[in-house]
Amino acid sequence: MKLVIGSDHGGIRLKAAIVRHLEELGHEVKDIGPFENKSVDYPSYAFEVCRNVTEGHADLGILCCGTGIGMSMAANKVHGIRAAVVSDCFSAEMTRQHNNCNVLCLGERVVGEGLALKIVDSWMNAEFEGDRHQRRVDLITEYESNKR
Ligand SMILES: O=C(CO)[C@H](O)[C@H](O)[C@H](O)COP(=O)(O)O
Repeated sequence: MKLVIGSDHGGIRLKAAIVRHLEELGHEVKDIGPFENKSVDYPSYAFEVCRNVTEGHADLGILCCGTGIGMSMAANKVHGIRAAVVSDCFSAEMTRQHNNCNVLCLGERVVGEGLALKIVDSWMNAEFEGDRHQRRVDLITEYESNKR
């Protein structure tokens, strides 16, 4: 699978661990930075990761910051993005199966590396179930389109 990943300074170590993990599993990962540990503003990285997903350069995106919250707020402003901040494996699975989440947001100050990698695996191994969930996702897309 092709993935794109970004962070701010609060998520940079978790980002590196996720990149290593995904590459070991054979996935193609585009890391958009940052690459040095100085304070940066998370929305810029969120928007670039989301652009890569909506333009089809990546199948899925991952964003890491201190809590995952700022990243998810910014990502969900991008047309076509369904981002979710997740701290457990069950929600990670559900957000793919029911919400067709295309950007996963994680908080390095919230979850340890071991759990974060399990969350990533749960999220990536789950598949959207469609059916009644498609109808609900379509309602979100329709609302988003009318606001344009
Ligand atoms: O946006 C966030 C919170 O919703 C992220 O956790 C940021 O990483 C955090 O706000 C950064 O905080 P810092 O004090 O500038 O390190």
